[in-house]
Amino acid sequence: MDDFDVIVVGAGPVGENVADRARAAGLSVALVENERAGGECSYWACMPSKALLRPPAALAEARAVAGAREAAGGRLDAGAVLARRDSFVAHWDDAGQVRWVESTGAEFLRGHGRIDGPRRVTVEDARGGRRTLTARHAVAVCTGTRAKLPGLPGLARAGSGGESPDAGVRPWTNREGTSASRVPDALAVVGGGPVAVELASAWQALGSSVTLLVRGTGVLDRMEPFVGEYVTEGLRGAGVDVRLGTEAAEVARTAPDGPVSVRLRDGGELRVDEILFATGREPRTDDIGLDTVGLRPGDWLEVDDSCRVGGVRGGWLYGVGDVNHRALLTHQGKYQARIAGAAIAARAAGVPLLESDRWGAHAATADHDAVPQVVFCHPEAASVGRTAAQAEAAGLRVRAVDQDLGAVAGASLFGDDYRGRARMVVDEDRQVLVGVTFVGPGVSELLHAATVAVAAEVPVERLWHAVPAFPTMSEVWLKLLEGYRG
Ligand SMILES: Cc1cc2nc3c(=O)[nH]c(=O)nc-3n(C[C@H](O)[C@H](O)[C@H](O)COP(=O)(O)OP(=O)(O)OC[C@H]3O[C@@H](n4cnc5c(N)ncnc54)[C@H](O)[C@@H]3O)c2cc1C
Ligand SMILES: NC(=O)c1ccc[n+]([C@@H]2O[C@H](COP(=O)([O-])OP(=O)(O)OC[C@H]3O[C@@H](n4cnc5c(N)ncnc54)[C@H](O)[C@@H]3O)[C@@H](O)[C@H]2O)c1
Repeated sequence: MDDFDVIVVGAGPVGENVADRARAAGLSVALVENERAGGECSYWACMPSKALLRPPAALAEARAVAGAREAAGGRLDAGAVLARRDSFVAHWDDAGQVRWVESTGAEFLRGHGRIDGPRRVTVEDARGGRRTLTARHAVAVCTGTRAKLPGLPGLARAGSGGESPDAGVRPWTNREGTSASRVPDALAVVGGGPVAVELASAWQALGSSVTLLVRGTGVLDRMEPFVGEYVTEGLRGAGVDVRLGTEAAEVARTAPDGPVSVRLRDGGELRVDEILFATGREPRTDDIGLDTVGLRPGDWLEVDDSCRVGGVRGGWLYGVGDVNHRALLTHQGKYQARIAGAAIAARAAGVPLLESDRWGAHAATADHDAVPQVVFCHPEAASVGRTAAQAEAAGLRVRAVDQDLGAVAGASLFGDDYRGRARMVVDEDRQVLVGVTFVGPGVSELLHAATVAVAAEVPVERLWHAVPAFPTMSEVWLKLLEGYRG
């Protein structure tokens, strides 16, 4: 059968969830994947990076507690960490995920999906076999992103990259940075975003001497400014050579097994075994047939709040997850998948969409107002919603309240000499929180309470009645609220 209600191209976490939601609504679904079901997230991004980062965090947490510290003096066992990582990526075998997809009743097709005019998708398998599918209701593009390499002299595929890096320098991207099985003695990491910070932390902990080249004035600059300061201090404390305001100007590897030399813009030079570029992402839309429906190949897909792509006659095309550039995070893409799946099902059934309801089933409103993110370095950085500066730039009248996390009993029990900070940003006109940020060891699990407060627009007066348990780190909420009330 080559006619389906819905065709999903790309079986990363987002495509899998669009397929699942459409199946749950009783629609027939084809899910097309040209590499591995589970996508970048499962094999070369979230899961392997977190598997690499958890052992050093556990060790650092133990070493921060007198009594435990004495028992935790040894070195990280890199081989065991890499082996544990391998088990978290199922040894790069997607059989389990394919079984899960099939258990939903969706048909899983292995091959490269390309749109071929309205509501039609061709699937080309590795042997060149071709199948043409038609969609009665919707095609959802969930093809994600690949690493974007800068246009530097020495990098052959300047301006793009990802799966097949340059033959000479053989730059690492997130793929090698999460899947390598050998620890390089010296590693340069270029970038100051979450990928750079997480992978610099991980490889330093595994035994590399890491140099982090950040062209801006700080790392993680989309979060509150104090986050970058704490994280830089943590990276330096772990031994990473963090160089701010520094850019690579040229890279070269003269002998196949020799080192990479990196010429810096300020005239300096580095010699490393490998260089990892964590310089952002580009959408995988260059070869998916966008031109056959009047869109430009290589562009991010512009979508409305139901994730429907604009400018396509008949409104049958959706762009969900990283590919729409709304929030490049797995959990947010899966949220969009739940929204898009519900919208596709409603439109297929001729049920009016709850478009006027910002917080209804068919609008991914949280993408604008309440995106949570945790960067799993040491200390951890966690935020939801807007920073104070972003809120002000959006025209809100806000007040930011800060709290030293080390002054909270739960934090001082968590680790001796605990260092961390929290900020909540209150919209003074509506008396609700529009942003919350934490930085410090172990703060990741504090974040969801903040996400509930921001997404649910809980009034500050009512938060006063949400009493945190003593002596947990969550008592930071009480301190923040006391700070706000004065
Ligand atoms: C190192 C790293 C760490 C990260 N850590 C986190 C984290 O801790 N938490 C978090 O929330 N986010 C994290 N992210 C971001 C997260 O990986 C992405 O947001 C997420 O993978 C997006 O999911 P997706 O399904 O949209 O795309 P992807 O995961 O990229 O999946 C897209 C799928 O589509 C397939 N595909 C592409 N083109 C075609 C085609 N033409 N035909 C068929 N199939 C195709 C691909 O093979 C792939 O399987 C991290 C990213 C990186 C790089
Ligand atoms: N834990 C997490 O939630 C997590 C972890 C990793 C990635 N992600 C997501 O994946 C996405 C990609 O992350 P990323 O860190 O690759 O991208 P990013 O866009 O967040 O950061 C890119 C960094 O590279 C720098 N850069 C860009 N071009 C450069 C150049 N030519 N030379 C030097 N520096 C350059 C930028 O200034 C920036 O610091 C992000 O949206 C991120 O949120 C999330």
